[in-house]
Amino acid sequence: MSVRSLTRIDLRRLILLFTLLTALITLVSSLYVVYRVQKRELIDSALQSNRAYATKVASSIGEFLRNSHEHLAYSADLLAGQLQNEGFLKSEAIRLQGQDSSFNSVAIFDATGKVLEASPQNLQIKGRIFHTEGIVQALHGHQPMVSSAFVSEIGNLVIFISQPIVDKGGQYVGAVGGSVYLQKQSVLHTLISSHFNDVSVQVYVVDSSRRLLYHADHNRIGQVLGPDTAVDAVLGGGRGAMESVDAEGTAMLSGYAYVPDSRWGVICAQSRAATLESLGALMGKTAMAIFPVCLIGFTIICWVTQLITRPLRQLAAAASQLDAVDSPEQINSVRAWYIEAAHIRRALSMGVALMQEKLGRLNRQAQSDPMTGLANRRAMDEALRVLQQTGTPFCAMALDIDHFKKVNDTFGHDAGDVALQAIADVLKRCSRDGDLPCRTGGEEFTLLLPNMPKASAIDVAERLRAMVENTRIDQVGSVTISIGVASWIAQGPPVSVVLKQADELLYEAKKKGRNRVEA
Ligand SMILES: Nc1nc2c(ncn2[C@@H]2O[C@H](COP(=O)(O)OP(=O)(O)OP(=O)(O)O)[C@@H](O)[C@H]2O)c(=O)[nH]1
Repeated sequence: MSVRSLTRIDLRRLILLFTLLTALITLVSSLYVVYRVQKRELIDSALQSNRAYATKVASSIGEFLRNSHEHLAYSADLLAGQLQNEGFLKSEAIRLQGQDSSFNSVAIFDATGKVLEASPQNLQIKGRIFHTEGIVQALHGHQPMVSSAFVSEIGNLVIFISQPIVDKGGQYVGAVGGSVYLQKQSVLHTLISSHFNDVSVQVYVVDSSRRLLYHADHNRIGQVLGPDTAVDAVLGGGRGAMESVDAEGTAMLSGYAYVPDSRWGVICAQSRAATLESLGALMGKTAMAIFPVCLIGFTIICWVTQLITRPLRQLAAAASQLDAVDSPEQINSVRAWYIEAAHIRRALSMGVALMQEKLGRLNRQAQSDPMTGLANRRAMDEALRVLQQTGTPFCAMALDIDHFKKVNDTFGHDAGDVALQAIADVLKRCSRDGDLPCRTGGEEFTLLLPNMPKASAIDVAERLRAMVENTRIDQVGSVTISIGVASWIAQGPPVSVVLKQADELLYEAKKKGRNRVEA
């Protein structure tokens, strides 16, 4: 941008531009900060609530498993001496399954793995020996166990919770256990889904081999999960929350908790993008709420800018025409309500006064004779022009010092100057207000007498002549003057003719012996 184009920008626009720019930057950065804070808040609160939910579910599962083992242990104690008692086995199996509906089915095995009794009866597995992984794990472990997920003999994906039956001599004689269905309605589903109802949150449970034991999408139960950073974290033990990436590569906000009794992991996760979806709408609402405030702010900025720049604009306008006659009034009428503007106004006002005073002086100097202080020829011509224009009648006197050359030659040029000044003083003293005494040449003077009849002018001329004659002049003594008097009226010839007449009459006076008046 060139300096020329910059100087065309006025202060009001400049202040407005920079203030608005600053306000805009502040507004945008504030909105950005609000956005960042809200985003962090949303993420943190999602992580925290997912962590709390995962912890709750994990603790419920742990409690369920402990209760189940307690019930099975109690049953195993009862069954230890009764494995041959078919009636007892049957009633115990029914009791166990019906007791608190923890298990979808219950089975009692002997030491060889043969099913001695099962509930419900319609399973029809009594007398069979199972080779499924989960049952084999349970029977061979000889200790309280929670199996991995496996597909049961009758095709259900299940886990098997078992307790060994040990006789009084400490001999392993069998096992009692209950299965929990993973894909069908079971106590596990009830436990997990009873705490929470947020559809945007996925809850899933994995075992130590990353197999899904629970998922809202039942078709996925039993799948072994691929890389999922939340699963990695939960199977490491403990609990926490993190921004994770699931098996599909989706960024998630996950809370997780480990179930030590079964070495399972519970994960509650929600999509990061979906969580932050509400942020856009929130920011829109914030912007809409700020808009009226911005509008008010903008109006205030415009008003204040106008208020601040008005005195400066008015002073600048006055400064651009300092030669105007009303310039001082214009400057003084500016309401400079703050200190800088007041200083500028005062400086400008003083500047104008000084300039006008200087101009006046120059003007006066240009129109006056420096030695005598009388008007010079230029001033006289101007006065004659005005008299002619206004049609004012006047008399003109042409005066000349007699034998002035001799004065100079006898007393010196300086003494001659003193004589000239003395004549000028007499002329001033004899003039009324409105008369114009002029020095029109070396030792020549003219006196203009507006609105004076010729007779009166002749009287004045006589008085003047006599006063000069009687005036004592330092070094010189006295001098005499000769005078020619002519008059002008509006209907007469041009003023130049009158001056010429006065000169001719002066010449006449000189010729007739000097020290006299001719009219
Ligand atoms: N001291 C002084 N002398 C001036 C000035 N201007 C003109 N003179 C002198 O005025 C004298 C005019 O002389 P002249 O024109 O011969 O006339 P005069 O001697 O007055 O004779 P008359 O006019 O015929 O009576 C000259 O000697 C000029 O040098 C001035 O400013 N100061």
